[in-house]
Amino acid sequence: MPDNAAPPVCLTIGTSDSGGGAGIQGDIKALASVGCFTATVLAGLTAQNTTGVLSRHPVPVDFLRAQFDAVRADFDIRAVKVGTTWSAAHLLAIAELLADLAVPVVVDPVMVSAAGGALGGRDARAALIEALLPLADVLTPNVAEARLLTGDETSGPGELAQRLIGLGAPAVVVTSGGDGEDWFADGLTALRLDRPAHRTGAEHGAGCAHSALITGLRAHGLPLSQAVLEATALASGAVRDGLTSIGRGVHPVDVLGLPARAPGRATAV
Ligand SMILES: Nc1ncnc2c1ncn2[C@@H]1O[C@H](COP(=O)(O)OP(=O)(O)OP(=O)(O)O)[C@@H](O)[C@H]1O
Ligand SMILES: Cc1ncc(CO)c(N)n1
Repeated sequence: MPDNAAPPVCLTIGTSDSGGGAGIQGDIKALASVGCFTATVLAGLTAQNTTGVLSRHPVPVDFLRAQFDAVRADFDIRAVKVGTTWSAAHLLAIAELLADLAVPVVVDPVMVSAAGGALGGRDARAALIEALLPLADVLTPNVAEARLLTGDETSGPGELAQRLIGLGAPAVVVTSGGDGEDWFADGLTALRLDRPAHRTGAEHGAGCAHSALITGLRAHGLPLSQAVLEATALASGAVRDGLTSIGRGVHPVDVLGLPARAPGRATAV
């Protein structure tokens, strides 16, 4: 009999942020905040803090495969997030590995300038569009990433979302951070998602949290539109509650309500 209380297992494929706020580390926290257990496949590492990425190191594709095989052999994976993935070779391997895993795949195409991401070169862009998009449940670029993928330098998030549907994504959320204008499109509808724009300076990891939250909510069986609306509200709340005393740059988001968990403040059960 299925154990309905068991947390669903999600897999995140991406890159380590030594600063702990974004990347794989951010994903683990965001997924935990919606009651998911997280397995991880690292495509690379960054030496990073809240002021930026200082150095990067890719994981060999063979070792990415070894991590995936280990996790796949042991867990009942319910949803997958693909984040920062480095190169066309990494992307093609990931697409091959995910091809027969019939679960929602959330693709967050992180830019090279942020962390050594998927969109660095023409080959990587082509691999993402040709190999990974057909497997995706939803694509979650920010405006800059959407512009890079489409080659459209001028359009706003609504039009970019439609263009990405034209490139083969079944559904898209184009986010625009502090501008507060996110757009959802799925080929049938296109709608602007209403959310506040907070000015806390604590946005590090917001995009990673957003796509990980969609992944976690999909693992719980929520329909995509509902998962997107809830993830948008939760990610925005994580910026509002961000940890402004941590780091000297763009402070990290907080999805877990950490201050309330300090000894003496936690509610006993
Ligand atoms: N200033 C903000 N106020 C409220 N919500 C925000 C803000 N910035 C980000 N968010 C939340 O985070 C989500 C992702 O936003 P954003 O466009 O910043 O992602 P991103 O640029 O991909 O982030 P990252 O650089 O961390 O990858 C938004 O949908 C929103 O819910
Ligand atoms: C590893 C990593 N992935 C994604 C982002 C985007 O926030 C980041 N800063 N670092």
